[in-house]
Amino acid sequence: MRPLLPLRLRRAAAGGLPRCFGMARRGGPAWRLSIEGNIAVGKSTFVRLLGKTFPEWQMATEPVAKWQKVQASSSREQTSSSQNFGNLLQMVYQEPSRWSYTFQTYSCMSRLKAQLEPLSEKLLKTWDPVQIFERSVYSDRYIFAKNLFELGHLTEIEWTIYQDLHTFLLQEFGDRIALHGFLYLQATPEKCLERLHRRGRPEEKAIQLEYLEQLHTQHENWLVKKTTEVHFENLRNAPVFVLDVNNDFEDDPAEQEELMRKVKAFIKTL
Ligand SMILES: Nc1ncnc2c1ncn2[C@@H]1O[C@H](COP(=O)(O)OP(=O)(O)OP(=O)(O)O)[C@@H](O)[C@H]1O
Ligand SMILES: Nc1nc(=O)c2ncn([C@H]3C[C@H](O)[C@@H](CO)O3)c2[nH]1
Repeated sequence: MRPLLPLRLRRAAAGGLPRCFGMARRGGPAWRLSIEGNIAVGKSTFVRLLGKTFPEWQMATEPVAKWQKVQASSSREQTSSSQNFGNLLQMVYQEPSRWSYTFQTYSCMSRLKAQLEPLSEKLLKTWDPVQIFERSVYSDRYIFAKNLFELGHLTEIEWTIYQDLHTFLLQEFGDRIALHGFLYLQATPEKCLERLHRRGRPEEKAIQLEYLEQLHTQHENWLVKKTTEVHFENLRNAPVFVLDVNNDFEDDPAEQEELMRKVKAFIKTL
């Protein structure tokens, strides 16, 4: 693991003034935050709310549609009708032991690409730019892949190769994919199951409460209790802000305002 400068100094070295100097600035390195949380806890809904409240921020949503319709990369020569290789999300839920390694490799790659996206023109003109990611290369490993290994859906050799690849890629990309903090949307597994049923995504029909309980425990161990062994120094020190989203905020402007106020206050502490 390469030694990393503390985040504030890295931002300063990259050309932006760290917040501790108390000055807002245009362009420069953005604050980069990931929204984490259980399946159907409300991350996409929350990201939409952030987008409405802070239209100048840049949002990277989880590329679920890409997982539902895997296609060859567009950088290769394209025919007019891109070939669809199948619904990997459905495949991993139907046959987890067969498809977990494939899924985690693909999801990790898509998250890596998202975290490498350059700042948009709009963000470059913004004072104190903020980039929001829906999940991250870290939840890929420390929530999903870890859980699938513990369930026996990833074999020892698959888990070893996945971790080796993950560590290698993250070290190679270094600061380009670094995050400054995490917003953990927390709700009970029962609440998530209720929302999952209400949303009715066909691939998720067979998900049981037990799976959401396992993922809840993985989130708590990584982000709250900090008992999950992580392999990146900057991740160990990254601030985590926990937001209780058990309440229905979708139709409650006062609750929405309070949540947005808390996010802003958290960013001020970074
Ligand atoms: N605070 C909330 N109160 C009530 N319903 C909510 C709340 N947040 C989200 N929902 C509803 O719950 C369902 C799941 O929300 P959403 O799709 O945002 O979850 P998600 O965390 O992004 O899911 P995934 O983990 O699959 O990406 C949606 O039907 C949404 O309308
Ligand atoms: N196996 C597995 N690994 C992941 O890294 C991962 N990330 C998300 N998901 C599932 C949860 C929702 O059903 C759906 C949308 O979040 O995709 C994952 N499944």
